[in-house]
Amino acid sequence: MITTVTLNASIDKAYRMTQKVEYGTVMRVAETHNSAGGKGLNVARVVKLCGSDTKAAGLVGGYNGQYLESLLDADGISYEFEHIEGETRSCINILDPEYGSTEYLEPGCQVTPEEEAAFLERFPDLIRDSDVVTISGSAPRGMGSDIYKKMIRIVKDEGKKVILDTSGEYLEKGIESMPTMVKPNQDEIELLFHIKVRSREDVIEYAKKIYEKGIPYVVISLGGDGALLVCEKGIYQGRPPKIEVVNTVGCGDSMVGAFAVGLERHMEPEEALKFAVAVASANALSPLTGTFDTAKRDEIIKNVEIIKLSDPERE
Ligand SMILES: Nc1ncnc2c1ncn2[C@@H]1O[C@H](COP(=O)(O)OP(=O)(O)OP(=O)(O)O)[C@@H](O)[C@H]1O
Ligand SMILES: O=P(O)(O)OC[C@@]1(O)O[C@H](CO)[C@@H](O)[C@@H]1O
Repeated sequence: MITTVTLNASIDKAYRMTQKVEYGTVMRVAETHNSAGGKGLNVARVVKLCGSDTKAAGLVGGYNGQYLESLLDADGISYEFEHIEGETRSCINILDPEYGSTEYLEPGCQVTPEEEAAFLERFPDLIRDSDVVTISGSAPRGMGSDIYKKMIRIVKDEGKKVILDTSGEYLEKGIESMPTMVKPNQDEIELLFHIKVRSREDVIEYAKKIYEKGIPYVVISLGGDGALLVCEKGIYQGRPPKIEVVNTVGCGDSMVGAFAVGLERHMEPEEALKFAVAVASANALSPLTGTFDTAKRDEIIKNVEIIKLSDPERE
């Protein structure tokens, strides 16, 4: 069982435009799609598509919160949310032929210290029957920047594996509790180390710095170039074949979902990397967020290249 945690859940609205977006004009949307969003809910859909049991946890509130639960019912995903006073946010992804995807992310409502404390108190029960827990995305306003650090400590005290996918201070503090895996992208590495990444060597160097802090699996997603994995067995790159991308929103979440399944099934690191790259690339072929066609994943996986870049013990 994989529990996915989303503190800053959202009603994700995907707008498909048939014409290029022109600022300062009226734009009519050709098609809309609403989904239960916030990174962890995309992870939950991907885990389910991979054939593993999943439960979504986190915070929801207001009419949007109720709507989000009904969307999860329609997706057949079970959930146990802490209900809060504030209204669950919306995030908009505009897909147009010129620019591809442009996202507008609301910050999320205000959470009170009492609501945060109630969630943390309930958290050990929420994860009791899980093998792997994923913690994804931003946190809504009012929550302490050490919230993920505290949650990771709880998951580890329960003897479970935990993947953290977040950015900024939440990532910096979360790393201090040494999650099983982190999955920053290049931008998140730059934010974490206050540097500008100039080459693939830089990415490897900073990934190793995170690994050396005691994180067993450090995955850096590289968009169309796939992902790097630093672990005890070495440093690997997983490279997808060239594909006709439709929508890359949720690719990182798809990668997290697939790695959670890999950890649950005790896959070897190279096998998990190959699987995760294929799932994430299949998500890029779908106009929807956090979903993919399993037949396309099975086609892509045949052409995912796994390259061993080095063996950390020898460096
Ligand atoms: N253009 C692409 N072609 C093929 N695969 C892609 C492409 N973009 C993303 N992917 C797949 O998705 C994975 C994650 O992508 P990316 O690095 O964009 O994640 P991210 O930045 O964390 O995403 P998110 O926008 O969800 O935060 C890649 O490792 C790759 O497998
Ligand atoms: O504000 P966060 O939590 O960092 O990101 C939210 C979000 O952009 O992430 C997902 C794509 O990864 C979308 O479902 C959602 O709208």
